[in-house]
Amino acid sequence: MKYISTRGHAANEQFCDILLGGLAPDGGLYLPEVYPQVSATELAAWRHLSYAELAFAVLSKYCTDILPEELAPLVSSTYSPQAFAHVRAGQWIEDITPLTKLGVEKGAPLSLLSLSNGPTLAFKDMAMQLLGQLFEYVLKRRGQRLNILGATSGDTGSAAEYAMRGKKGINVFMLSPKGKMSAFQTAQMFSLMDDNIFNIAIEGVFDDCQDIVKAVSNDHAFKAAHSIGTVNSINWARVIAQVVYYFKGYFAATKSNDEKVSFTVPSGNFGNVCAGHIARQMGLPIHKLVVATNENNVLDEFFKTGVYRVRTSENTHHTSSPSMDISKASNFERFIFDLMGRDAVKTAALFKQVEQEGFFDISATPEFVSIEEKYGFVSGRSTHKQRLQAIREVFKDYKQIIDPHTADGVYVAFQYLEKGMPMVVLETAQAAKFEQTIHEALNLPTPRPDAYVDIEKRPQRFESMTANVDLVKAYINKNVNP
Ligand SMILES: Cc1ncc(COP(=O)(O)O)c(C=O)c1O
Ligand SMILES: N[C@@H](CCOP(=O)(O)O)C(=O)O
Repeated sequence: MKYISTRGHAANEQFCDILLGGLAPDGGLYLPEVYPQVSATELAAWRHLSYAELAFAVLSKYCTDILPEELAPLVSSTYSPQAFAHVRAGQWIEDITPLTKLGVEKGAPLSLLSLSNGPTLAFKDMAMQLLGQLFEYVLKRRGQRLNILGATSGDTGSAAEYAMRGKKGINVFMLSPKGKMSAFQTAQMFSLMDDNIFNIAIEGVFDDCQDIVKAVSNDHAFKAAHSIGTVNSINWARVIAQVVYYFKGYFAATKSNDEKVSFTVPSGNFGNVCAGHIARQMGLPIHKLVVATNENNVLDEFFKTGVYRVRTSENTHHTSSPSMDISKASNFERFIFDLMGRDAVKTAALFKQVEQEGFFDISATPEFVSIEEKYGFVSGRSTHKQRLQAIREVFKDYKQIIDPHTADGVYVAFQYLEKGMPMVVLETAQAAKFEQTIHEALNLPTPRPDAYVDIEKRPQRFESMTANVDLVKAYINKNVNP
C-alpha cells in the first residue's frame, strides 16, 4: 500500500514512513492511494471476530510493510483485557467496545458505542495504545528516536502520554490550551512526572496549539534534526485504528450484513468521523454519518451551507464540552480531498484560501450538492442547555450518566432518527472527566475509577508559554539536547 498527500507533492510512501512522518512534507495529510475494499465474504467472516482479530484484519490492509506475524502480536497485546476491561454499573466487562442498547426512539433502535474504557477514559486510547506499540516497533527496527509534538484540547494529550510514558527513544511534548481543560483532564496530564513527558500550557486555544504543531512540522530542517513526529489525527495511523470500531459497532448493532446503520459522532478535529467515512469507503454498510458539534459549529456550518469558515481564537467558545472547542478541523482536509475527486490541486487551492482568507465556499459546486447522497454526511450542533438536557434525559430514561461530548452526540442524533434504522452514538469519554457539568445537569457526584480518586490533589508539573512557535522549538531543543 502506497500513501499520497492531499496536496499532491509527497513521494509515495509506505506505512512505516508516514507513521513516523505525521504531516506530509507539502503540508498536506497522508491518505492511501486507494481505499482497500472489504468483500461480502470478508465482511461475513469479520462479524465473528474478537476486537483484536478485527483490528488485525483491518490494519493488515493498510500496514503492508509490517509482516503479518509481526503485526499480529502488536495488535493482540494492544487490544487486551489488561488495557480495556472495566467495571460499569458494578459489572466486570471484558468487551473492549461494548454496545449499550438504550431503547427505540421514533422507531429507531438507539445505542451507545462505548469507546472510553481504556486507561485515560476517552476514545483516544483506542488508537493511542496501538500507536505506542507501533512507534516502539518501528523505532527499534530502524534504530531511531522520536520526539512527539502534539496538541490537545483535553483527551489526546493524556492518551498519548499514558501510551508513551517510559517508552525508550520516545519523548512527548504536548501543547494544551492553558486553563481550558477540565480539572480532571488537566490533572491527568500534569501529574505525570516521567522523564520523557513534557507538558506545555499555551496561552491560547486548541487551534493555536495545533497551528504550532503544523508550523514546527513544516520546518523541515528542524523536523529532521529533532526527529519530530505527531500523535494527533494528522497521523494516518490514528485514523485507521479508529476505523476498526465502526466495524465492531456495526456488527453489534445488526444481525446481518444486509442491514445498514447510522452513526452519530461528537466532532471537533474531524478525526473520529473521518474514520467512519473511511469505513464507509471500504464498503461497511453505513447509512448516515451524523457530525455533531458544540457551539464551535464550523463543521455544522459547512455541511449545512458549503462554506468552511474557520474562526479566530477570540471567536472560539470555551464550552462545557471542551475537547470539541476546535475551529480549524485539521482532518477535514482528507474528506475534502475525496470530495474533490482526489484532486490534490483543487484541495491545495482550497486550503491555501483558508490560510489566506479564512474560508472557502463550495456551495455552488456539484460536489457539495452530492455530499449527503454520496457520502452520507449530515450534521447538527448542540449548546450548553441542550447538552445538559441530553444528560438529564439519558439518565432519566436509561439510567446512564453520559459525558458532555457524548451528550452533544445524543442531542444531534435525535434529529436524524429514521424508523427501522439503527442509530449508534459514539460515546467518546467517560463522565468522570467532566464532573462539574455532570453535577450541574444531575446534581449527583460522578463515580470514577479507583486509580483516579483525588487525582486533582496530586502535584503538577508543566511549563507555561505564549503561543509562539520559536519558544516551543527552543524548549524542545533544550530538552532533547540538554
Ligand atoms: C471526548 C471527545 N469527544 C469528541 C472529540 C472530537 O473528536 P474529533 O476531534 O476526532 O472530531 C474529542 C476530541 O477530539 C474528544 O476528546
Ligand atoms: N479533541 C482532541 C484534540 C485533537 O484531536 P485529535 O484527534 O486530532 O488528536 C483532544 O481532546 O485533545
